[in-house]
Amino acid sequence: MIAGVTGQDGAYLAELLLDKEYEVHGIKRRSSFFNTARIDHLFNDVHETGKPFYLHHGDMTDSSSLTRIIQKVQPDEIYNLAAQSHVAVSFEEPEYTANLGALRILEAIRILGLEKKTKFYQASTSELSGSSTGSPAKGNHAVFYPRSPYAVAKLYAYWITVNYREYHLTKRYFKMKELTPTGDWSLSFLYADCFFVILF
Ligand SMILES: Nc1nc2c(ncn2[C@@H]2O[C@H](COP(=O)(O)OP(=O)(O)O[C@H]3O[C@H](CO)[C@@H](O)[C@H](O)[C@@H]3O)[C@@H](O)[C@H]2O)c(=O)[nH]1
Repeated sequence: MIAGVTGQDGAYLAELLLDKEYEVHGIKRRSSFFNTARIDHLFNDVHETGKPFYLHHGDMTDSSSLTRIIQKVQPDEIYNLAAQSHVAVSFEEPEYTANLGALRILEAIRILGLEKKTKFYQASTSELSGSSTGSPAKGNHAVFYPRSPYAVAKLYAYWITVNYREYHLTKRYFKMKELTPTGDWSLSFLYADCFFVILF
């Protein structure tokens, strides 16, 4: 299952997982205009090749919709890439950007008793470092210094995932690692491979 499947990295990930013969379920927000340009070709594939790609209407601000979809799909893996990911916009819409989507998914997994079945991947960002000179990729939490509402939101998602892993769920079944991109977006199609490898 992919939250944020209509975004850049979510679409790449859907493609990768379908190539690996996964059944892929994406969560997308209801919109009165078309917002599936990045994944339309996957739907075409479904009709041509029968690849199992399904979309569900759900919003990261709506716990009940997330819980309902997760209960129905019973996913083996959930990748949370949903975010208001634009740093400048996050200063204009800080509350919307703060979205507690990661927490809502983690709560759904816990409430539905899926801790031992469902692996969870939380997409992170190099923005966690902010004005720090260090890098969280080296495993040093002390270098986190978010400098935008977007980075603060992602830092909350990071820590709530760490906390759920350590206090609610068993380490054996619940994995979390952060992927810190280099900032070279031309390589973004490779990120999906990293997400996949991280869960295994
Ligand atoms: N269903 C749902 N989707 C949402 C919501 N809020 C945002 N989204 C979706 O989340 C997706 C985010 O996609 P992008 O803005 O294109 O981000 P990205 O480039 O794919 O980056 C994502 O992954 C990076 C790591 O690889 C992250 O660094 C980045 O923050 C983001 O999570 C968009 O399709 C957006 O519509 C919500 O409440 N509900």
